[in-house]
Parts: sequence; structure tokens; C-alpha cells
Amino acid sequence: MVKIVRLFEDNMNEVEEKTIKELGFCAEVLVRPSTTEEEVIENAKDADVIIAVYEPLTKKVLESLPNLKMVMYRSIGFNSIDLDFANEIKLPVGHCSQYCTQEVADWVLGSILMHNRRLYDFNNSVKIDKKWDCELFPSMRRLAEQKVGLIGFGSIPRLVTKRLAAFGADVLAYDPFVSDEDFEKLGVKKASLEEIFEKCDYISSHLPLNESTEKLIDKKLFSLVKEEAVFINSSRGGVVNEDDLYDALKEGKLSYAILDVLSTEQPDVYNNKLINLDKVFITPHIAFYSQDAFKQGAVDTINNIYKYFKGDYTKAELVNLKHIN
Ligand SMILES: NC(=O)C1=CN([C@@H]2O[C@H](COP(=O)(O)OP(=O)(O)OC[C@H]3O[C@@H](n4cnc5c(N)ncnc54)[C@H](O)[C@@H]3O)[C@@H](O)[C@H]2O)C=CC1
Ligand SMILES: O=C(O)C(=O)[C@H](O)COP(=O)(O)O
Repeated sequence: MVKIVRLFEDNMNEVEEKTIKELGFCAEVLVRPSTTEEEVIENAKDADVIIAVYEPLTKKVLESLPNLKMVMYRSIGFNSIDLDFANEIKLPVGHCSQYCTQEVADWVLGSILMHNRRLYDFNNSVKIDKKWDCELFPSMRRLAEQKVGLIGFGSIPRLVTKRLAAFGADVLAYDPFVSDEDFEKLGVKKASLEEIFEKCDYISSHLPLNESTEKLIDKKLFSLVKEEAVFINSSRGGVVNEDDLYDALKEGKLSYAILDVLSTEQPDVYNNKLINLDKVFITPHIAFYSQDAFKQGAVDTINNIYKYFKGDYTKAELVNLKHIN
């Protein structure tokens, strides 16, 4: 019997049980919510597998769980684990790479369209300011005449690109790990980070959070933008220097920011300075969410664990496959 410990609560118990049954997988899922290192160590001490999303899987935690055979993220991001240490001890780490890509791409498109057509502001001007004024934003421009810059060119921004094709906007992308052929296939112009900040009207971050991307987006880049540029972030708050983003907005270098993520997952909504800035539109890390995605995440998680235990390593969506052999 494979003992799987899920470190957070949700309403997916039945979905997991059904998936396990359908696969004929000899496994059980125990739900043990844990937020601190100590809680994870205590709650996962008898686990073969941990299912995680944000819980701290630090070197100290992993060293304290010598019997752990696998970590599976029920998310695309896996930035809460010390991946170098997991590689060192050859601990397989998996994630669910596709379960919510459509939802996040839709969120990004929704953000661009909402801003481009000023839907939120016009609604507010009518309902809050009691104005019926169609000339509030004379600088509005057609999306087909604008440039969208994507930072990172993985699964989500590729779906954003496909959606944008219908609107005729020019798409530029930066990702040093992607082949020229992949950019060309989707009609995207390969660009440097600086070029994106200099040229684009909408700049959308799709960077995973890791050592190479932490606070990568900072005042040097914000100093290059056009005044009307809008910064969008649905990836992780930690890829942006938030003080620099705040200053860029305050000083009018950047016109607007649309965010789904902040560097802290539970921000102080009363006092967080980005949340409380007029030029920031924010949602509470929900870009991934639909009932369908949520369910698919639970099913994909169990499937991936099953594939690994069945010996189908290459199909288990391991992010460190090359380090565990
Ligand atoms: N807001 C939300 O609800 C959600 C947020 N996310 C976040 O979105 C991120 C992106 O998702 P996907 O596109 O599916 O990821 P992905 O794993 O398909 O692609 C990541 C891309 O980033 C590139 N990359 C890595 N380091 C880089 C660097 N230093 N500079 C430029 N590019 C770099 C890689 O080459 C890869 O192409 C996830 O890592 C996750 O943190 C994902 C799902 C939901
Ligand atoms: O997949 C990711 O990466 C995400 O950001 C999550 O899906 C969001 O995580 P939860 O809000 O479900 O904990």
C-alpha cells in the first residue's frame, strides 16, 4: 500500500478515491494540512509520497523524511521545494503541467481585453462616479495595432499566443531555453528581455520562480518601458522586485499592473502597498481556477504518482527526471 500524504485540505477526496479505484492502484491518501516545516515533518513522517502546492519542502524537511519516495505537486509551479537538494538525494519531484493552462491563458487574455477596452474603468465611471462619458480615455488604441510581450515561453504563454492570434496583436517573447523553431511555429518574434520592456504595450510574466528568476523583473527593466505599458503577472510574485514595481507605477513610468500573484501567498490586504494602489488591478491567485481544472489537477496528481510507482518514470511528469537515474 502506497501511503500518500496530502499537505492541504480541499474537496477532492472523493475524486482521488475514485481515480485510485479506477486505476487499481494500491494506495491511500491521508489529508494532513501542514504549513510550517515542523508540521510537514510530523505529518509526513510515515509518507511514501507527499502531495504539495506551497508547503515548505526545505532541505531540513527532506532530510527529516528519509523514507519519502516521491513528491508530487498538484500545481504547475514547484517553487516551495529545495530542488537542488532533492536532486542531490535523487528524490523524484513531479508536477501537473497542463491541468489549468487554459484557465490561466484565458485570465491573461481577459486582463488584456479588459484593460484595452477599459471595461473596468468605464463601469466604475458610470456606477461609482455617475458619469456617462464616452471620452474618458482618448488614448485607447486598437489591440491589433499593439504589441504583447511574453516573458517565459512555456505552456501557458503558448496558449496566450494562440488566443492573441485572433486579435491580430504582434507577439514578442523571451525564453532562452526555447528553440527558434518553437517561436517561429507560433509566429512569435524572439526578443531579449530589454526589447520586450522597450517595445511592448502589454508585458506578461510567465516565469517559473527559481534562483535564476527571483526578482528578475526590476527597476532596470521598468526604466525602459513606454508610459502607457501595462505589466501583467499570473506566474509568481517572487519574479518581480515589488518595491521597484510600486515605484514604477507611482512615478508614472508604467501605466498599470494587473496581478494574480504577489510575493507572499497570504498578503495583508489592508496594508499591502501594491494592493492598495489605484493603478493595480488584482485577483487573489485564482487564474488557475475552474471546477474543471481543480478536478483535473486532483486526477492528474494521482495518475502521475501511479505512473511513477508502475515504473513509467518518463510519463510521471517529473521535473527532475534526469537527476534521479
Ligand atoms: N496564477 C496561477 O493560478 C498559476 C500560475 N502558474 C505559474 O505560471 C508559471 C508558468 O507556467 P507554464 O507556462 O505552464 O510553465 P512551463 O513550465 O510550461 O514553462 C516555463 C518556461 O519558463 C522558461 N524559463 C525558465 N527560466 C527562465 C528564465 N530565467 N528566463 C526566461 N524563461 C525561463 C522555461 O524555459 C519554460 O519554457 C508556473 O511556473 C507557475 O508558477 C501556473 C499555473 C497557475
Ligand atoms: O499551478 C500552479 O502553479 C498554481 O499557481 C496553482 O494552481 C494555484 O495553487 P492553489 O491556489 O491551488 O494552491
